[in-house]
This record gives sequence, structure tokens and C-alpha cells, in this order.
Amino acid sequence: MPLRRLLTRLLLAICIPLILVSTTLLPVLHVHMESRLDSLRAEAKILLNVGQETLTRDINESLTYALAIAEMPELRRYLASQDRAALIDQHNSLSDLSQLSTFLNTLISHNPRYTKLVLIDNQGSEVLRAPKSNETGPRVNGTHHAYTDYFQEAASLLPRDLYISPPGRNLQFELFGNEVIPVVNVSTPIFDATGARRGVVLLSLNWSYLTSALRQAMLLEQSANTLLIDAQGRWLLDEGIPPLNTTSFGSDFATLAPDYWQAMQQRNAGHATVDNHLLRFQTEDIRTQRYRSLSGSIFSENAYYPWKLGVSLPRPTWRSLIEEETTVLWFLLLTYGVAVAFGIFWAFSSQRQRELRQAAQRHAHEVSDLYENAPCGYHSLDTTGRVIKMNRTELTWLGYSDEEVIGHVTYRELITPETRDHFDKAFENVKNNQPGSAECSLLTRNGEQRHVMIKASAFYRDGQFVHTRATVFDLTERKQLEEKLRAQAMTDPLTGVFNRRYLQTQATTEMSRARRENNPIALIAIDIDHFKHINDEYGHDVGDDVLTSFTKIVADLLRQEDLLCRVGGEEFAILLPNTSLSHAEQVAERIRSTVAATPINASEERSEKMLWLTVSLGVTAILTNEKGLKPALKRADIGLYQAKENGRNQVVVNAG
Ligand SMILES: Nc1nc2c(ncn2[C@@H]2O[C@H](COP(=O)(O)OP(=O)(O)OP(=O)(O)O)[C@@H](O)[C@H]2O)c(=O)[nH]1
Repeated sequence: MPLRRLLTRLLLAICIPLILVSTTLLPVLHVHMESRLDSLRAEAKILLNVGQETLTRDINESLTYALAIAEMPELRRYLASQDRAALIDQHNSLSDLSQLSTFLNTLISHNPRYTKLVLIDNQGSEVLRAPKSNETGPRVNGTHHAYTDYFQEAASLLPRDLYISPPGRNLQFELFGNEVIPVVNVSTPIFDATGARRGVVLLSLNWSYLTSALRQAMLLEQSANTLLIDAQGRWLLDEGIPPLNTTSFGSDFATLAPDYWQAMQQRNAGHATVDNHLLRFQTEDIRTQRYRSLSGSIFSENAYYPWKLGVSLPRPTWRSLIEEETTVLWFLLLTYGVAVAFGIFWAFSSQRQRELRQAAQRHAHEVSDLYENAPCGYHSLDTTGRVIKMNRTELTWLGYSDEEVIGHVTYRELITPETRDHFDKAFENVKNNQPGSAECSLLTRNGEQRHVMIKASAFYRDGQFVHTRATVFDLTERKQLEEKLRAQAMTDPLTGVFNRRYLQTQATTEMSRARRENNPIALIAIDIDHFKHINDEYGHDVGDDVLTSFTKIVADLLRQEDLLCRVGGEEFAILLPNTSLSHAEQVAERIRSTVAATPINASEERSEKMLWLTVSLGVTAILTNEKGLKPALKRADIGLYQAKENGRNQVVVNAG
């Protein structure tokens, strides 16, 4: 059982500190984590703003560039001259075309934003292409552009308006150098100086150039990933993001990464946690006023807009947080270690304390039991003598409960008035710091007395009397024993009447009283006749019974104050205070006649026998001037002897 308790305490000692430390530290770490997340969100926001700025700037620059080309006077002039050239000067026209082509070739070759430039007349026929070498690719199907979206849309636009083919639509790629790159077609109408519509210029925007600039701008943070998706969920960057690294321009990102798509699709801007990454995104529409540069309106196909530009950053985990700050880890381990060590120390020390406490309690219980049930009484009194403490033994002697006594009665009240003085004296001594003892009689609840010896001392604290400490010994039994012994010393054990010694002691008292009061006092000597014969006939035991029965017969004939004593084997004497000789003779005669007339039952084993006794008596008066009983006894014996001599069963008075 103690082992199980110790194990339980050890378990608690480990668990409670762990819980306490965790509940203290975890909120701190949580706040730390939250602040890390806040800074991550802020970082994502900054990256997103940088991306947006980069995207806006690059598109604006690209569009401005496209407009600048469309508004080149050489281009306008050449297209205007096309109509006239047919009529006026074919040679000049061809010369202009050559110059323009060279110029545009140079322009496009040195500008990585665009992969090609195509000049188209109002009928959709290609007039010029730069660079000339770049004539391959999925969208190059000859020189007739009349049915293309970029021509049809741009052919009806106003000056400075632009049409942008949605990126990813029909997945346009072109061979650029040795690479196949995605392109986006940008077209704008061309007007001459008179405002007449002269054709359309098509520029293929190098989408890789644009998006790599975007990615570079947004990859300020090494672990950041850039996302650009159109309204249909198509991936608009030329590179994927981990783990979708194989994703390429035009891939169905909505299907490949449904979690990202779902998070971004529902709102225009915001942030979400996807795949342990913090995703922040916002909506971009290149057709809006915000993207305008020198252009008028920008047109495209509604179904592909707006785009979603986003950035994703890996969320910090508890592990990464701790790994980053190893001091926190060490602090945590140290704190847990100290807390658990303290807990274990507490478990063992509390177990030890518990054992000590139990031992102390056992000891206190034993002491209390000793105090309460000691064979003697214990009590404590305050300065006024009021009981402030009393053990069960003394309460039992008195017959009271502790509620009745303690704090309510003074000890003096429990002592008989006759012995109170003894107590008062002893109590004063004790109050004066001296040992005190008193032999008193206690009054019990039922009116009995209990003779006790009280031994007390004072308890002082800081020189001040606090209370007494008394031990009470019950002397009642001793007294009773003493009484019994005294009685035994004075009585005859067989018959229970007084013995010769008591007769002599008492005779001295009675003689002096008789002398004092001048009263007569008499003595009768009695001897059973032929008692030897009874012993011989019926045995010694029957003889004893006869002696006992005889004393009862005689005692019944006497007064209270008369003293019947056995002075020998079958010899008795009666001291009769305040009795004259003649009256004593009458008493003797009454005894003689009653004994002679009273049969005594002498029981034997199988039969019952009635015995008849006679007694001889000698009577004398005790003279007041006699020193002791001896002369009177002698006179009575002489009378008795004469009675025997005269034939027994008679009274002889010997006046002396
Ligand atoms: N049973 C019994 N007998 C006792 C006791 N004390 C004395 N006796 C006997 O009493 C008898 C006394 O005998 P005696 O002195 O000869 O006198 P008696 O037989 O009474 O004759 P008389 O006195 O001459 O009439 C003796 O036999 C004693 O043994 C006693 O305590 N118990």
C-alpha cells in the first residue's frame, strides 16, 4: 500500500510539474508562434505587393512599348503609302519596306520583351514580320491573319486601344532562340496622320521574360513560391512550384492543386493555410484602369480574367521554431527537468514527512491514551482553580462528562466541605510554585465519596503561572483495605464478634467515659457447658457452627452499645456500658434462658440434628477506679467458675 501510494505520488510529481510548466510555457510559445505567423503574413503581403508592382510595371512597360511601335511614324507612313504605292511608286514602296523591316528587326532583336512583330493591313494580310527568321510556331499559318482573334479584335479598336490574347488560350508557344517559350499576343490598330485606319500591329509578348521577372522579384524569400492563375484555373507561369514542379504554362492548376484553387477561388484577396503553407493572394486584372499606361482601353476575353497572383510561404512548425532557437529548447528541457526533479524530491520528502507525521500521531495517541486512561486521575486548574483539563479516569471517578466539568466548575466544588481546607492549602502552595499535596475526599455525582491523594505542581511560562498539573491517586480501596484489616484485627474470624484485644481497647474507652459520666458499667463472662462433648460427638466443624449460631442468639439479645466478644475457645464476654450490676444480671439470665430454650441445628452430611445448649455466666460490675479490665474479667471468671461448680446453666453474680 505505501509503495502504491509512493508510485502514485511519483506519477503526480512528474505529471503535475509537466502540466504546470506546459501550461505556463505553451502560451508563451504560442504567442511566439503567433508573432512568427504575423511576421510571415506581413512578409507574404510585402512579397505580394512587390509581385504586383513588378507585374504591373512589366505589363505597363510592355504595352507602352507596343503602343510606341504602333505609333511609329515610319510604320504609319509605310502603311499609308501602301495604297498609294500601288498607284504611284512601287519601287519607293519596296525601298521603304526594306528599311522598315531592317529597323524593326533591329528593334525586336534587341528587346527581349517581344519575340516578334507582325504588321497586318486592313484586309488581314501580313505586310511585314520582324524578325524575319522567326516564322515558325503553332500560330504561324501563313500570312493571312484575317480570322485571328488579335486581328479581328484590334481591327475594330480605337487608337491606343489594345487587345491582349489571354495567356494560355490555345497554348501559344514560339521558338525563341533555342527555346520554346510561351507567348501572349498583343495587338493594336494603326491609324495614319489623317486618322484613317491602316492596319493592325501584332506583338508576341515573351511571357517567360515577364514571369521570370515576376518570380525573381517575389523570390526575395528563398522558400517563397509565386503563383499566377487565370480565372479558369490555368497556370500562368512558365515554371511550377513545389511539389508541382512539372507544372508548366497553361497547365490546369485547379485540378493539379485543388486545395490551392479552392482557397483562392472563393475570395478576391486574402490568406489561407494550405498544405502547411501560408498562402496569400490577390486579384489582378490587367484590363483595369490600374494597368493603363499610355494606352486607352485594354480588351481581352472575359472568361480568362481576373487572374490570381499569390505567394506561398512554408508555415513555421513547433519543431522548426525550436530548431531555430535552440536556447528555447534547452530552456524547455531545463525547466521540465528542474520541475520534474523538484516533483520527485517533493514526492519522497512528502512520503517521509507523512511517515514522520503518522509516527508522531501514533505517539501522540499513545500519550493521550496514557493520559486519559491512566490508573490515576490527571487534571489542570487555572489561577482561579477552575478545571481546564481532566482525564477520563478522574471524570469516570466523579461520574461527570468533560463538557460538564471542563471550563465550568472549580475543583474545590468537587471536594467534600470537610476536606476542602487541605485542598485550599495545597493549591496556594502550588500557585506559589511549590509542590502541593492534599488528601481529600471527592464528591461523586451520585453522592458517594472517593478518598484521594492529590499531588500537584505549577506550570510556568515566561515566569508566569499558567496552570497546575495534578496527579490524583484514589485511596478509597486502600482505605477500605485498611478498614478491613483493622476490622479483621478486632474481630473473631469464626463468629464475627469482637475479639479479646478489641474488648480491652474498647473497655478502656468505655471505662473512662463511664468515669466521666458517672455511669455504671458491667461485664458478663459466658462459657458453653460441655462443649467438648459436642466436638467429640459431632466433629469440630459442627462445633464451629454451634459457636456461630450461639453468638447470633446472644447478639440478638443485646443493645447496640453492648459489646459481645469471644475471649477464648467457647468463652465469651459482654461489656455492658451504662448498665448496673443488677441489670447486667437480668441480661445474663435472659441469655441463659434463651440459649437453653433455643435448639441449634447441627447439620451433618446425611442427617439433621437439633442440639440443645446451656451456658454458665459470671456477672460483675466494672469499678470506675480500676485501671484496666483485668480485675473485672477475673471477677466475672470467678462467678463463671462458681456457676460451673454449682451445676452449670446458671448465672452467678460476683460483685467483688
Ligand atoms: N469446635 C470448636 N471447638 C473449640 C473451639 N475452641 C475450643 N473448643 C473446644 O471446646 C472444648 C472446651 O472443653 P473444656 O474446656 O473441657 O470444657 P467443656 O467441655 O465445655 O466443659 P465445661 O466447661 O466444664 O462445661 C475443647 O474440647 C476445645 O477443643 C473452637 O473454636 N471450635
